[in-house]
Amino acid sequence: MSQAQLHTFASQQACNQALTEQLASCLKQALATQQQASLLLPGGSTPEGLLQRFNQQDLPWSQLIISPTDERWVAAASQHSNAQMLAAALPQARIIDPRLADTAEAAATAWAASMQQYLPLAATLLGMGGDGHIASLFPGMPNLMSALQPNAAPAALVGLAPDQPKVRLSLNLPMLCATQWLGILIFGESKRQMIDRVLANDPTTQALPIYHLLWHAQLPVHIYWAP
Ligand SMILES: O=C1O[C@H](COP(=O)(O)O)[C@@H](O)[C@H](O)[C@H]1O
Repeated sequence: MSQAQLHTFASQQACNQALTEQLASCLKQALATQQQASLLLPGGSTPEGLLQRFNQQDLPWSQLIISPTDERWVAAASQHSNAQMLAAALPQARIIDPRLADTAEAAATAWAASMQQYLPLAATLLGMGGDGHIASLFPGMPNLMSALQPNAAPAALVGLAPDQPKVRLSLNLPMLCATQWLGILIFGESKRQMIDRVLANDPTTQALPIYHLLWHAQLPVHIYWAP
């Protein structure tokens, strides 16, 4: 049985506002008992409005550690970098850049080691591509099944996207799920249709990374959706 919970909104603005409040609440709750709180945020275009609102929150920014869920293997200042995008949108926050080494493999290892100190995360927010990928876990990529094993150790890996930039870094499903709150932000009708098919256990969706997230995560996935 999927534990996913669908939260639907009439507008992207209303969705972003509710999600901003939810993320801020998770962080404040974590900081009630610890010095630092950690958060994973998605890259891509969907979170743009959310990040603008989130940046306006009255939060103890110096105590927050924010990492992207995944990164593109591109030059440090590239406009395609998720870490760069988060750093530009959230200038008060400490953003982890996953590109911590000279090769993608070494960077994945170093990123995973760095993330271990922040577990459990206060919150994980994912995005989803139109092909059903989450983070940089793409349908059909060679190491996908090991990255989706729910009982594996939390880790990071080198992913392979169908489009440029092809080489990616991604956290695996157990690392994404090593969190006290798990959500995904999705806009638009075609992505909603895919979510509905996944939740209906449509056999044609069972190889998709989003299927594994919604059916195999060991905590509820909060789906925030607006047209
Ligand atoms: O490549 C990526 O795509 C997904 C979805 O992006 P969007 O532009 O459709 O919102 C994103 O969640 C992921 O972090 C990113 O690297």
